[in-house]
Amino acid sequence: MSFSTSIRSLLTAARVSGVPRRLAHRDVGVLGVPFCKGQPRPGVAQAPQRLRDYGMLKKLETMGYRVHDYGDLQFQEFPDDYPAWNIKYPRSIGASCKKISNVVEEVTEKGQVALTLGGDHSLSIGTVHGHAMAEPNMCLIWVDAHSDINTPMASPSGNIHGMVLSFLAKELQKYVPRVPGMEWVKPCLSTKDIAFIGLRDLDPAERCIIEQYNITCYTMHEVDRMGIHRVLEEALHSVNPNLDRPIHLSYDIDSLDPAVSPSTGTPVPGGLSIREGMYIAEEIAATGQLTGIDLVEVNPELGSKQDQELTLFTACEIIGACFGKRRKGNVPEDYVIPTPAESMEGFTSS
Ligand SMILES: NC(=[NH2+])NCCC[C@H](N)C(=O)O
Ligand SMILES: [Mn+2]
Ligand SMILES: [Mn+2]
Repeated sequence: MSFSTSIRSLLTAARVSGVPRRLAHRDVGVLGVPFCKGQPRPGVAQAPQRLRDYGMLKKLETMGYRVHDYGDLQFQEFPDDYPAWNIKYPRSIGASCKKISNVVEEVTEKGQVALTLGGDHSLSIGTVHGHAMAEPNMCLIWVDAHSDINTPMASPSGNIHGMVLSFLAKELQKYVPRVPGMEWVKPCLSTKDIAFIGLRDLDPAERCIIEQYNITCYTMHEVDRMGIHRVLEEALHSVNPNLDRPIHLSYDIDSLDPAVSPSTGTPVPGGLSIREGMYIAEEIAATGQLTGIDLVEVNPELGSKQDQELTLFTACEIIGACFGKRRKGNVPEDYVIPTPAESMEGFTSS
């Protein structure tokens, strides 16, 4: 049996057994992170509230989840947060991510699926860390136009949202200096636990790290060559061959093509279609192992009103799919096809 057949039958088994194991709890813990210091463009901090106003959490409730909204994270101010090497705002981001890590760890331990709404991608230092503290066997699927694995010394921008994985990956610590604010971070992942999907804008150090450490990576080139179906099968097989590991899905909205998610700080042409983006979410949801989700880099202040609406719409569709909404339709557990007799009850015919 080829691995592709075996993954297929595992996925089918997960589906047939009905509600995914974790999602069976039907409890979602939501954390808003109105955070923008990991990159230069203001506006991304408005996303958590805008996503709520757009109805994202209502949508999950309608789908049958109990949504526990922990509100927006409050940050400590660091007035003298000058750069360390070229790293911008290390103390602010470090302290915030420490808080985020603690919240996500707690939420995960309660058996809730942790849904973190960013904010820029630097917050994933906290979410992935917290998730790994609660679930040490976790693996990570990073859907993004960027690999966000620059080391502080190699980063061309100094923006922490492009360095997230260098702080978390054990094998990369020899390239990472002591950064003020980040002392608490325990590198909690192996490069073997990471799978990238959707990449198309990599800096030299990032490409070099991916090759040297043989990180599972499906760029848009592979999506074009293999199709999204095989990309998902292989990506899941490489980090989670028996589908028995908890999955953290870090979803950067800029993975999608700017045609469907224009309002984001670092858009890159040639991205995932909304269909590919939904397919990724549907397949990962179907494993029943999705226990932590980040939705990051929505910037509802960029572009026209129409661009902003479209980006919020796309984000809500992706999150719906992450929580089991399927394009082929869903049937509630106790659903019965209504018969005329029952539907007419209470009505009198004229
Ligand atoms: N999460 C993101 N949108 N990251 C963009 C990173 C861009 C670039 N690679 C950098 O290091 O600055
Ligand atoms: Mn990113
Ligand atoms: Mn990105």
